[in-house]
Amino acid sequence: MAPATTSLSVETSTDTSRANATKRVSVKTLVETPGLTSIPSNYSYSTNPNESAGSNPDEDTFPIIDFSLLTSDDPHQRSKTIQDLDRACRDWGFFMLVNHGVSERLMKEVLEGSKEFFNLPVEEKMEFAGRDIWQPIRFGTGVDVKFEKFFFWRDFLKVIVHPQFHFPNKPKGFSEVAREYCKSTREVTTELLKGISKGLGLEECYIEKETNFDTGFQLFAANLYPPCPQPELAIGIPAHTDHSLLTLLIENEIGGLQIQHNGEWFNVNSIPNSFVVNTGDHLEILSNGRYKSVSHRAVVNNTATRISIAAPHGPSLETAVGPAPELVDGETGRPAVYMPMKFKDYLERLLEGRPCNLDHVRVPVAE
Ligand SMILES: O=C(O)CCC(=O)C(=O)O
Ligand SMILES: [Fe+2]
Repeated sequence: MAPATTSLSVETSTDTSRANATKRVSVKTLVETPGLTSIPSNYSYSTNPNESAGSNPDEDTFPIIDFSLLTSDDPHQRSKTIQDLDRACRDWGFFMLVNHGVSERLMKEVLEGSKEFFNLPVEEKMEFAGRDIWQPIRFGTGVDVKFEKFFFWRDFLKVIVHPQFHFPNKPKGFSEVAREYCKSTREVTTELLKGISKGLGLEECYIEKETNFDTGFQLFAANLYPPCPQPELAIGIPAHTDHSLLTLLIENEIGGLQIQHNGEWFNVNSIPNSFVVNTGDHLEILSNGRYKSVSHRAVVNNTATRISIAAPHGPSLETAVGPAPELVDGETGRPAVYMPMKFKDYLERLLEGRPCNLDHVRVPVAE
């Protein structure tokens, strides 16, 4: 088993790890060290080289949703796609989205812009360094140094892009591309949420209304995974679930995402120009556990730099989302599995030094 992430902070670690932590600016800087053939011990996430292995699924195993059919004028096509969407969220918590209408050019430009951002001189990126999750623009490495025991093989840029759009003003032109991209993923997500509402037997705008999605919290999270000399021992991002409703992910076709399904890890090889979509904690809450927030992780390789961009779309920060009453039946069926909690408070638990997950809102089951 990989060591669990604990709340041991870097500040309270040993002198050696403190020294390493202060030296640690980014994984990119580390891999630029001449002659690096092994990873520093605090990046060694696993002692078991098979830990990050995943199965390669059969070609037709993963659910594929054709967005153009979801928005089709043909009611038959639309209702069939809504059923497929419901099944994908229920069985996998994950699907590939094709024919979504976001241009290939825009997807390429936003990946290119992210690459150029990570290629900026380290002093320029450090201008955005910070640990506060509410900092609108944040560059960093690992997951969050405050709570990590082991360092993760990734650098990140996390930006709050909705309800207010923030963005770094460099590299030139990146902000404009990102603005267009974030608007597009929001439009696609809005349509998906309509389809998901219908699939759950709710009125089409139920999720949008209940989550106050028009003022929803949206992030632009770019991840950089440089080549790693010992990829089987390190991890890009360990197993986690996303907090939001839906996350739309793109990558530069290198591969590294794994998702958990029936207790097994599967490698996800995304279809070019598609979105990889996964359900987050707040869809699990809203659907009263009918959909599961799927556990996933990012593994690394020793040959190519991988870049992924995750776009998590969440409820409004001031909104407490609970299970839809239509999906709760206390007497004969499924009682409420989760209690409502304001999305802001849910995320704030990260700041308190505790990993934030569904356990905080689970209704205790009487013995
Ligand atoms: O890079 C990936 O494939 C996964 C990224 C991810 O899970 C995240 O940013 O939450
Ligand atoms: Fe994630």
